Amino acid sequence: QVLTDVLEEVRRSLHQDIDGAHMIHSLLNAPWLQSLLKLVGHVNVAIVSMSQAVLSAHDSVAQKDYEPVLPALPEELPDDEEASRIVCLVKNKQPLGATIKRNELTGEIFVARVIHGGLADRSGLLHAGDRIMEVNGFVVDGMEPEQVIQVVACSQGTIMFKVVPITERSVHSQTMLDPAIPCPDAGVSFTKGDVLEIVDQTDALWWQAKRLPCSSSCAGLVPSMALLKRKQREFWWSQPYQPHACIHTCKSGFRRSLRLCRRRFHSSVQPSCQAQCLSSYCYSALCSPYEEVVRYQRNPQDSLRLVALLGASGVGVNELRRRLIDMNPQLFHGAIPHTSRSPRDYEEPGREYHFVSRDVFENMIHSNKFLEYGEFKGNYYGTSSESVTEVLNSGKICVIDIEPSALQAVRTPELRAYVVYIKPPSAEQLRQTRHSSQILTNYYATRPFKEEDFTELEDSARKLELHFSQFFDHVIINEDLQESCAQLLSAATRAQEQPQWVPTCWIRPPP
Ligand SMILES: Nc1ncnc2c1ncn2[C@@H]1O[C@H](COP(=O)(O)OP(=O)(O)OP(=O)(O)O)[C@@H](O)[C@H]1O
Repeated sequence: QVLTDVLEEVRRSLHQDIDGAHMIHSLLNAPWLQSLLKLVGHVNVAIVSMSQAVLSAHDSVAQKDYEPVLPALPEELPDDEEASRIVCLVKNKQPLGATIKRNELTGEIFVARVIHGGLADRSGLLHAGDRIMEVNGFVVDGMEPEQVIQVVACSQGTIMFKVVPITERSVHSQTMLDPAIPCPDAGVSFTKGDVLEIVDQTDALWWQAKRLPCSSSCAGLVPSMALLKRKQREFWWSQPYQPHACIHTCKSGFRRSLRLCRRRFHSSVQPSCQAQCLSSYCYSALCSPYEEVVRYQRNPQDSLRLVALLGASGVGVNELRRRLIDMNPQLFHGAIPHTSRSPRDYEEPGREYHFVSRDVFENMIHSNKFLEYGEFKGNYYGTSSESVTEVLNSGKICVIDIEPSALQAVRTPELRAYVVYIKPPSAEQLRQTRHSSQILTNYYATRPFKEEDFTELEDSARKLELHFSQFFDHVIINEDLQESCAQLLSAATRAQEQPQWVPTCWIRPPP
């Protein structure tokens, strides 16, 4: 009687063109529902679809007085009969939002996980660990999980599951040992530097996450930290042993001005071979495949953030830094480096350099005072973190150029570096814009760019991006100098004024 009345109400909704009425009408007329209602016993029926039609049907029907007429429960239920539940989901063109697996020992098909925000999750009716007995009337016993998925994928409108609900819902119930993605369709594609909102970490190998910014309420699968570390280890061990990997890196290097020790007033120095070794740096960077981040808005009373420029040698890092400081010396300043060499006639201590003895410099090295340091023609040169803080404490934005090896040293709670990557423009634009520019050579002289300079620059830029793009807060394509300078100015000020993603440990130091 209830069904007849509901059907009648929905039929009337059809004429009023109420959204979803057609769907509800066909749903209620479905043969499986008719046969199901005959079976109503120790079975729960859940219909998941909120539409105006069903609501209005509900409202009208609810006003009538019904006595539920349920068939009497059988006198004796067989002992081995497990309490099953019928779950009906209305697909609405969305995927199910759950992955299905087979227990290799028992052969049972079960829900491996429920995707956060997906159809199954929102229904609240399917849970990880629920054993699936039937899908749309097909007994799944003996079927491959792929075949079950096929049945689900092919079903139009409504999917009916007969499940044995999991009794003890443990957080480990979803844990699989198979590192292959359980459902490729549910994977979230992301790349280094993307921000993911992790919404579920119960599975040891596959977390659920949304890539930000995200408009969908539905999460997807991403490899867990443990799985990524495992893959990294496997990759690491699969690489041929390279005892002299750092020699190669030092030769090619990234920045000519660093290889040359320092240039004009502000440049940094050649980092030591050990510090510059890309492979050793990569290893430490790779130790943590994910970095926990928070949105950080600098308080006006907090010190200013360091702006660290990174780019392949010759791309224009020094040029941009110099122009930025020259344009606005009240706001921007470079850090004064230290050196162990004696001052020249025109140099004043603390203006071009902080002049210190070799012993003092070595002491500073051992006390980890330098962001970068190196030796050139028997003299040490280095940029200390203190000289950066000095500028920041004076109320100016400190702008320095760094090698990748200094990334870790500047990404600290004290300096909170905002890393700007200076990227070369397209091959054609690079050659066109630099046709009358001078490059600084390894012999500290300048000459016009040659083709080999361009190819080396492009190669270095590719390597930098490949290994370190996750640390770039902002990227400037240095095509037109003036335009790049304007972009740098706005990025450097934005870093101080607008909220940015920063490592959580900068804000909340680990306990
Ligand atoms: N957008 C540009 N258009 C034309 N010339 C440019 C542009 N950017 C930089 N240059 C010129 O390219 C040359 C190299 O730039 P710069 O010295 O800043 O390189 P760098 O990245 O600091 O590398 P290095 O550390 O090896 O000196 C300079 O002569 C500079 O004026």
